[in-house]
Amino acid sequence: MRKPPFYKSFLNSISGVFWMLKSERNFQLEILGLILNLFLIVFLKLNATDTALILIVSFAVLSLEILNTAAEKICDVVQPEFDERIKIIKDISAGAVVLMSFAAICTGILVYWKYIF
Ligand SMILES: Nc1ncnc2c1ncn2[C@@H]1O[C@H](COP(=O)(O)OP(=O)(O)OP(=O)(O)O)[C@@H](O)[C@H]1O
Repeated sequence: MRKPPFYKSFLNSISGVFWMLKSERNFQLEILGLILNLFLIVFLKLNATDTALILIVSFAVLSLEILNTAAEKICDVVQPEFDERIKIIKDISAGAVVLMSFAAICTGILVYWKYIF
């Protein structure tokens, strides 16, 4: 198959993000979290380093959510019936999102703490 031009690959990836926004509730909630963080970054006048930290952890959660959904979709194609191996794959994939979300919450507390108190 011929490789699509760069702009086409880019448009495909953007349409993937829009699909997540339209279809996945967890992703919608995480986007709300990002919007709240953007508001706090401006309102509390975070410095460049703290802003970068908050943006990195927020986008890391969103990116892992996308990879988790991709793993779930592959599993559903490969094995639509109940399968103990699929359960493990889906559970560990979801575990990655939970771990990064925990790291993001800890980072948020550590960063915002000094601006609020
Ligand atoms: N084919 C299957 N075989 C075994 N267990 C499954 C299967 N499909 C789903 N599960 C179990 O149900 C859970 C939820 O899977 P589902 O595909 O519904 O994802 P989801 O509700 O979109 O989850 P998430 O909130 O992580 O995105 C999995 O973590 C797994 O434990």
